Amino acid sequence: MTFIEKLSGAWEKSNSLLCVGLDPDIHRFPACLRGKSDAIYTFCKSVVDATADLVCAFKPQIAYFHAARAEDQLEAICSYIREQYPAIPLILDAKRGDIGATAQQYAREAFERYNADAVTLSPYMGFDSVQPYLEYRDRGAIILARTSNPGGSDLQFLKVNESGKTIPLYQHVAHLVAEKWNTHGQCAMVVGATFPHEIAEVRAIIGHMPLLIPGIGAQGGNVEATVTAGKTADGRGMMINSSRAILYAGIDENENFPAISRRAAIKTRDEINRYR
Ligand SMILES: O=c1ccn([C@@H]2O[C@H](COP(=O)(O)O)[C@@H](O)[C@H]2O)c(=O)[nH]1
Repeated sequence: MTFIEKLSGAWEKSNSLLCVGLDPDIHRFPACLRGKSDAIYTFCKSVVDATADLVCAFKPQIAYFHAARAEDQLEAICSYIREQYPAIPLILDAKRGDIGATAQQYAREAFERYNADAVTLSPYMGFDSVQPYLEYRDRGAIILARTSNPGGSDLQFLKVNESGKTIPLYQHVAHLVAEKWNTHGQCAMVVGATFPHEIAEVRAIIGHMPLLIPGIGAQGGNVEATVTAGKTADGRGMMINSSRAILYAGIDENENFPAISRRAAIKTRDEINRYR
């Protein structure tokens, strides 16, 4: 089964467009986990188990694991998700981008070591930096178009010339991916919820290709505007990510934190569904 097939199945089964992001910051963990050698794994597993029926994807952010020297715990949570929730796409948020030979190693890391269904990629180094990921035909390549951070405008809004028309760079990336790079139908794109107008622009360029949309919750993106701008005709087409607003919703509640995260996930899923 391909990444896109798995994602379509997850949309159908869960009736949800919510992607829960796993950004485990040990400094924000509840007291009951502090000092435990497998705290990162235990924290993520608790949230995964508490929200698995509410999501269309999980998205571990590699930086939080690597910064804590916890690659083993990232491997463990990826294996756990693959084994316990095989129908839920696992997206490794790594934002890789490097020359082809190095990209081959990063692709092995994402798809063989962590066994992710899809990985996030920067388009900045061009097609040969993305191609090694596309060799894994059943896996997904999720390419940054218009990121959720304000500084994304520094480059992504630069004007470029395309077929005699002047358009922002992020739209050029969307054209490249939709018209040239997505030859085997395995690509998706990232657009931030903090920029709903740009979500609509990208949607108009890429047709039915899925969007990964971070930026609701802690970054303050508007859910109604996001869903309205990004949905496809069938009311799907998006993995709308929320990390900190769900992970740390119940942080003062100690052992009870998974239940509070679940409540936050239900609220977010329902708010998203209201506008589909
Ligand atoms: O444009 C982007 C691309 C990726 N991210 C990642 O998504 C989550 C957002 O976390 P929140 O706590 O919900 O703000 C995080 O892992 C980022 O690295 C993004 O925010 N924007």
